[in-house]
Amino acid sequence: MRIAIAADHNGVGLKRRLIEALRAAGHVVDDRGADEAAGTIDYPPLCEDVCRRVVAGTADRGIVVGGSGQGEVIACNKIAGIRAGLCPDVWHAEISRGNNDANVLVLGAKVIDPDLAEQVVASWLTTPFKGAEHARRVAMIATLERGDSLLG
Ligand SMILES: O=C(CO)[C@H](O)[C@H](O)COP(=O)(O)O
Repeated sequence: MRIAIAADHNGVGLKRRLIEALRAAGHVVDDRGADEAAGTIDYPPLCEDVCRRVVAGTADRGIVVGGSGQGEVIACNKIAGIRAGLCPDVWHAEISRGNNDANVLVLGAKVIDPDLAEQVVASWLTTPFKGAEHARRVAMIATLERGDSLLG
């Protein structure tokens, strides 16, 4: 897969490790920053950068690494067409993909062990969307994204 990845100052170390693992697994990785030497950096533009690539189709999936990841998942989900999931463990990764058809994975470097983070990424990249009733719900979320109501 073509994967766009970014991290703020809290996530640069984990991002470096994930890039190595992703490339070793055969993925094409587009590192969108930040650089380790960049110092403290605001995460919303990094989120936008990754998400725009996913929406444009120049990346198949996106990964964003923050400290907790909470702000990152909020920022990513402001971009139309993005379904971002904050996944602290493999179970959340399976739900994020299987139920939500997520196209961006968010990780919190302060709250996840790096070995587990690699497992989460591997699971998230390989778990298929289950469709069926979940496709109906994802379509409902898209309705909300367009500003339309589900309430009749
Ligand atoms: O995870 C994050 C947002 O969800 C950021 O990494 C975090 O908020 C940055 O904060 P600070 O500048 O205090 O390190």
